[in-house]
Amino acid sequence: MTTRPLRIAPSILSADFARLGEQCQEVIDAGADWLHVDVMDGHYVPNITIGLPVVEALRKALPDAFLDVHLMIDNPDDFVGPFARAGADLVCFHPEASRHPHRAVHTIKSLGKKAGLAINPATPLSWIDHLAHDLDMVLIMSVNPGFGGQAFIPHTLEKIAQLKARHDELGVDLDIEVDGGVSPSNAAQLRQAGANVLVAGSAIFGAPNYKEAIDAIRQQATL
Ligand SMILES: O=C(CO)[C@H](O)[C@H](O)COP(=O)(O)O
Ligand SMILES: [Fe+2]
Repeated sequence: MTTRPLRIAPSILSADFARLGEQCQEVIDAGADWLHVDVMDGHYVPNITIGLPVVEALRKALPDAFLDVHLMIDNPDDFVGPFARAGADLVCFHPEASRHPHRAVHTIKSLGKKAGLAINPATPLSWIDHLAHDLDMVLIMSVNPGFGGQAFIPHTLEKIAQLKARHDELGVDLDIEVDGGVSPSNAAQLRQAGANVLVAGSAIFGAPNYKEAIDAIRQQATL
């Protein structure tokens, strides 16, 4: 259980890329709190999506939107700075893909942006311990990264609860984001376990009415 504010973050990976700006505006108008931007390089994950020019374009088109940039790339150390400068509000990377996670986190913070670490289903939570005091957010992947529309992996629910307990032990109060297979059917359990930022791609962009989809997740996750 968390007292941090609930944020619904549509993953634009499931948007129509041919009209990305409009789609972002549509989910913001429908009540989205953040926009979740999935950057994939074809190396760290077996898929290629979008990069710096798209983040720059979204920043220009949507000056008030909160851009939550999820880097699924090898060698994030070389790219956290460029993505922060391109207009990300939060830059999140996978620590096992980084040579120097501490340095990368501090690069993000030195540019005035929020920093997050992303933890895959098989990655131990201990990766977080020595950086917890420097972070703003931890992302728990509830699918293996690489694609939208995958099934939620049930054991990740317990991992969220373990992460929340660890944060309490360490005396930190961070956003906990969950990403992958999130829908109205698991939103209540996720919030109960300790997540407060819910990413949803297919459950929002695949729905006929974005406002109804966002409202349904919000309603389930409101404790
Ligand atoms: O990081 C991701 C995949 O690696 C996406 O953010 C995630 O899959 C969202 O899509 P969906 O809600 O459809 O599962
Ligand atoms: Fe993501």
